[in-house]
Amino acid sequence: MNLIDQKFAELKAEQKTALIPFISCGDPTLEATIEIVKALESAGADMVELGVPYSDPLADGPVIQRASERALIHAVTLTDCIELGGKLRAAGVTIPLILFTYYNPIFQFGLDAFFELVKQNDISGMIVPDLPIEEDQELRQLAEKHNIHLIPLVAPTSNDRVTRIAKQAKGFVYCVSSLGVTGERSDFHKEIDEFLSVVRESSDVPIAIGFGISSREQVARFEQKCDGVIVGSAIVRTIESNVPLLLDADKKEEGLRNIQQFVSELKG
Ligand SMILES: O=P(O)(O)OC[C@@H](O)[C@@H](O)c1c[nH]c2ccccc12
Repeated sequence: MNLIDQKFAELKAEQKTALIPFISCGDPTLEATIEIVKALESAGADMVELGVPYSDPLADGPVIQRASERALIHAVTLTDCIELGGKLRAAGVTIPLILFTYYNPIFQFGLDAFFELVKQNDISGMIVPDLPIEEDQELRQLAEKHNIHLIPLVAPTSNDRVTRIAKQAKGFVYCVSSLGVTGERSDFHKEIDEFLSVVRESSDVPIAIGFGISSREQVARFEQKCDGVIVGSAIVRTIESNVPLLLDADKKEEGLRNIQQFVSELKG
């Protein structure tokens, strides 16, 4: 069984909702990312999205873009990010790992070699935000063959494609709460609740919501309606403000505690 399915089944039995942080790998260093994921897990994160830093992102807002820039100073590669999976396991992290990457790095890497490495490093799912359903056949088939969940995104503007996307989804359906780029917001798409109901009806897998969620109140609002809540920019911004501490051997623990505390608050 895939770890993502197992985690959602456990949470369902306890009537709980997954908290799913997104972070950028290598922000501020790959070593720090290992410590950060351990802190996220201790704070109650149920799975984690490992973002591959990319110089030409599509929907990343300014906070995630700056995180990518910090990582790319050290020339973090797709291979580094995938191998982080194995390193996280060696460090005792047990939550499901989801790789978040644009398609071009995968394509450059070569699909077969990519899945080999993903499999070796115990990654359970992937999100490829710029690959539309019309073009994801090859990746989807390989993912299925390797039992790695290809998690699709749907937006309130996906309209008649929602049903098709949701039906094919593996792991969970990532529902985008609002249009535009990632980043904290005070309100969401005006028909978000109707949209979530439509996705829920069309899908056999859990549904999670992300984009713009940054506070305990917002997490709680969506816990009622969704099986998972994704928080990226708000956590990445907390990492950003702790970069000086994280890079100082004597203050690193304090930085990690600050991140852990913020995520504990989100979790409630
Ligand atoms: O940062 P936010 O607003 O909390 O949204 C989640 C998000 O960061 C993450 O899932 C993500 C990062 N880059 C993306 C590009 C497209 C879709 C989603 C994403």
